[in-house]
Amino acid sequence: MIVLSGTIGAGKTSLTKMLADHLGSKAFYESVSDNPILPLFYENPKKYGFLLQIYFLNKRLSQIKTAQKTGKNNILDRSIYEDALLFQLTADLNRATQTEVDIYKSLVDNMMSEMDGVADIKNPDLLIHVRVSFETMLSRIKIRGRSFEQIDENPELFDYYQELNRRYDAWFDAYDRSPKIQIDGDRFDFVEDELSRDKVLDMIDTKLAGI
Ligand SMILES: Nc1ncnc2c1ncn2[C@@H]1O[C@H](COP(=O)(O)OP(=O)(O)OP(=O)(O)O)[C@@H](O)[C@H]1O
Repeated sequence: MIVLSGTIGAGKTSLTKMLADHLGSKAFYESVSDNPILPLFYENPKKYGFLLQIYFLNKRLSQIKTAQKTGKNNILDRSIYEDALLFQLTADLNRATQTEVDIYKSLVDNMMSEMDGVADIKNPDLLIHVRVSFETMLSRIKIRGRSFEQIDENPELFDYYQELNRRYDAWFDAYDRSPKIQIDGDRFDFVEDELSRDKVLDMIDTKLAGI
């Protein structure tokens, strides 16, 4: 199993599709349009932050199980381990309590840990992190136009987005659950530019061959 990581609008969903086509494996997407909690969370993070994390945790765990059961190189468009980064930031901005975050983190650890003697099946074989600058992040969010993500409609989001993007570097450096690779999403525009796409797929192929 391969999982993508990266900030909002980094291009995880697009790369997931490209890679699944390239490897002939199945793609598993985070549902955004049919997520009933996400718009509520953006409107009132204090009230819906914890519920949103439980919603994602449940969805992602189901996807991990199906992905692992149905093929080798199946791909998830977001790693389960990033959710704690987003939730911690929500708490640091006083939109959730540290107690909620601590309980959530201990629940994830408990759910993801395997029992003694059982092979480690929930962790990916490879994590691919798409790193983009804050400017790229903002322009992608704007172009994509999901109303609840727009800064014009909710100016508080500027600080949330800026800090989220900043924290990703340390998150990626500390990530140690599997082999990992970082793609420079500013340099390689794999959605618009075919050469960049081939280069990125090549980098991933090489990394996979070495695992
Ligand atoms: N754990 C979380 N806590 C809060 N919001 C989250 C969490 N996970 C995802 N989201 C929100 O869900 C939406 C979709 O997230 P995600 O970044 O995975 O996809 P995306 O924005 O389509 O990115 P990409 O362009 O890289 O595919 C975003 O609004 C994001 O903020």
